[in-house]
Amino acid sequence: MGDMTYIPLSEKVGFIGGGNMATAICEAIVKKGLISYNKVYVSGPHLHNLSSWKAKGAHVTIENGKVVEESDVIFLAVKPHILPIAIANMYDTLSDKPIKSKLFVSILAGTPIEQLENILGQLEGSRVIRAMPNTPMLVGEGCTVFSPGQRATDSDIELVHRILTVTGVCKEVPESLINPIGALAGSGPAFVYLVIEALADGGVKMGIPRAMAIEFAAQTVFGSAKMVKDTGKHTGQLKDEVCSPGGTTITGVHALERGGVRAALMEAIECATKRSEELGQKKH
Ligand SMILES: NC(=O)C1=CN([C@@H]2O[C@H](COP(=O)(O)OP(=O)(O)OC[C@H]3O[C@@H](n4cnc5c(N)ncnc54)[C@H](OP(=O)(O)O)[C@@H]3O)[C@@H](O)[C@H]2O)C=CC1
Ligand SMILES: O=C(O)[C@@H]1CCC=N1
Repeated sequence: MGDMTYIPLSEKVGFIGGGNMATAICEAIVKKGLISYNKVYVSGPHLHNLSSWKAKGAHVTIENGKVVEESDVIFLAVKPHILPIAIANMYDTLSDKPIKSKLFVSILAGTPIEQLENILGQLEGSRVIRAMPNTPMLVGEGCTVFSPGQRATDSDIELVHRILTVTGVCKEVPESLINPIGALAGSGPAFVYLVIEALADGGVKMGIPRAMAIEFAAQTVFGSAKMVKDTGKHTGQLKDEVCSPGGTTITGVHALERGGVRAALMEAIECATKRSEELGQKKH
């Protein structure tokens, strides 16, 4: 992807909720030249929390309906338990004038397409696509999946793919995979930051200065990920290539196995997936 820029969208893009993930999506697509902030509409309950959007030139409002009226594609980017409140505000603040049909892209963890289609059904012609992004898109290395709802058209799918593909890897998947991939890739960055931090802590314990330990832990994770992606070799083979017989690495690997690191990471994905399912069933 590099520094490539893309043909700008003719569509205006809205965000209901202007928090961490909405900011990451918007920054990512602005950086790639897909849109400029003056074609972005964003809403939230506290205008002062939208000041960074305003400073960049986006249109900000406390009325979710206004974002819907002004935008062609609207990202739903509130926390899952806030959705009913946000949608009630949307219906309350829509003006009486007829609006053309809209495409909604939900990034909410857990919330199924069927629930989204029901809740948005009062808005005639509304179409839904459910997506699961992750924050590394801020640096052009995102990982997003999406599933179209029943009423989404081919051109909706094309548009969402066009938007999300500039932010990193983007694939269409069956909805049944969204929760597991949300756990692996959506939550995954937090798991990896924790691993990087722990590696650095180990380095600091052994006398490496903190800044250097963080830099080297991050670069080691980055380089190892690139080896997996670029060589196509099995991860077990790559591991074996680092482990000299009777050497340092296998001694460290033994310590990790003793600590149950594989089981812990597998369990993290299982638990996060189950939590998504709970969020979808409104067990907040
Ligand atoms: N963060 C991540 O890495 C990822 C998050 N997601 C999903 O993205 C969604 C947002 O998460 P995230 O950005 O982290 O959360 P944030 O808390 O950072 O953002 C949520 C935003 O919603 C706003 N908000 C609250 N109430 C309303 C309302 N009634 N109407 C409109 N906006 C409202 C909040 O405004 P205020 O602060 O002023 O109350 C806040 O800016 C979640 O559903 C999450 O599951 C998906 C993938 C990854
Ligand atoms: O923690 C969460 O619920 C959200 C979804 C994926 C990443 N953050």
